[in-house]
Amino acid sequence: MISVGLIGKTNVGKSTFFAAATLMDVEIANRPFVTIEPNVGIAYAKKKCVHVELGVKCNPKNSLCIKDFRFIPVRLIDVAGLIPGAHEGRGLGNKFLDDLRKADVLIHVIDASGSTNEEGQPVPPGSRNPEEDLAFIETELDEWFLSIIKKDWEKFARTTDLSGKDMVEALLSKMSGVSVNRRHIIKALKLSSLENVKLMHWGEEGLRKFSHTLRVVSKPIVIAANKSDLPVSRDNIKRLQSKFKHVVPVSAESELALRRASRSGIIDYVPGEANFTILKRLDERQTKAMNYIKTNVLDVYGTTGVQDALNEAVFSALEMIAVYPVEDERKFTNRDGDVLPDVFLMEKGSTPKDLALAIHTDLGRGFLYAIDAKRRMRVGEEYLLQDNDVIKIVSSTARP
Ligand SMILES: Nc1nc2c(ncn2[C@@H]2O[C@H](COP(=O)(O)OP(=O)(O)OP(=O)(O)O)[C@@H](O)[C@H]2O)c(=O)[nH]1
Repeated sequence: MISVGLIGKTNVGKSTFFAAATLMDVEIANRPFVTIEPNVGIAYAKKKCVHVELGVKCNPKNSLCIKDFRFIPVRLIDVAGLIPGAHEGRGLGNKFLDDLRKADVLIHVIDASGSTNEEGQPVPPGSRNPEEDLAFIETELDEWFLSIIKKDWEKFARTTDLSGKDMVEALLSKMSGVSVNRRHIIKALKLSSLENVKLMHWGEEGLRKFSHTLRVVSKPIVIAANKSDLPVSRDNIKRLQSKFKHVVPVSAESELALRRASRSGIIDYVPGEANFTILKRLDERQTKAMNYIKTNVLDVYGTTGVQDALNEAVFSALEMIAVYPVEDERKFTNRDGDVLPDVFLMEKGSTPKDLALAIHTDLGRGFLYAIDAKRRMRVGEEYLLQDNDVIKIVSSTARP
């Protein structure tokens, strides 16, 4: 399962974002086993379900389908303690590093209204430039990556160069502490033009360049520009969007209110949608709250942004695609007759064999070929999976 790390300083609305993102009024019946720690919750990436395109009714098992949208579970980790100087042990020390290590992508919640200072204390709205909060996080992460790569570097570089070992393999095992994969290493080497330079010749500059690039490639950051409902946020958000990638206007408090109201049956609301329907007579306070959300958030930005931030992390920053494995390619079912039961998030560029391996190692090991159920066509190991593909795996090793 994809892990999304939630970072941000105190008082910007990180807890509100976490509460909103993990509150769904439908539970998955047989959710794949996940160890839930206090700071871990299940959130969802959302996309149109492929059942619409296929004209069938689905029977989701590992995900949810609400009003034609598939909600695909992701692990949301609340990474506490990322404050300036954290890499030197300030704050919670290294506990946050462990949480960060597990994250495939980060959502950085910032206060777009500029009403919290660098320590997270309230200041008059608009008096702080939220951009200042972006730089320190990047510095912290860069320093962390650099400290890992620098450890015993001289010896590592010499041994690897002289033994003729594969550079990618060696760097992969060296950086295993930050959970990077082979693709990240290859990309970072290329982007920092070091793929043909002996490790011994990298020098301080090369090390910095490589560890920074590796961090950017392996821990992409989505910026959740929170408190979008406050008018003072609007210009800040525009400026942030013109300067940085993956900036999503968010009102975590509005999303939390909508999900709570939906859970208690007051409104009908699908997370991430632009509208909600009032189901019951609202009291004065509720009417005021709903009007506020509509006028200050939905009418201005289209959505509250919580779901968009999760989607941006999964589908844009990580470039994941959704693939539906089935056992019967004609009926799109598993062996129990459930239609389109599961959906897997796969990296762009994955093959049917990668999908087989993601389902079960044995299935992958015995991979023979796959059938693209939509086109009713046999595809081989070289086929690149497409978003919304429905795939049957044919393997010599039966599933247990
Ligand atoms: N206007 C506005 N206020 C918000 C929004 N989201 C959160 N807040 C407020 O911001 C304050 C901080 O929210 P929290 O979620 O507790 O912030 P946090 O970053 O988790 O802070 P800590 O738990 O102290 O680390 C609270 O008063 C929230 O009500 C929002 O979308 N709009």
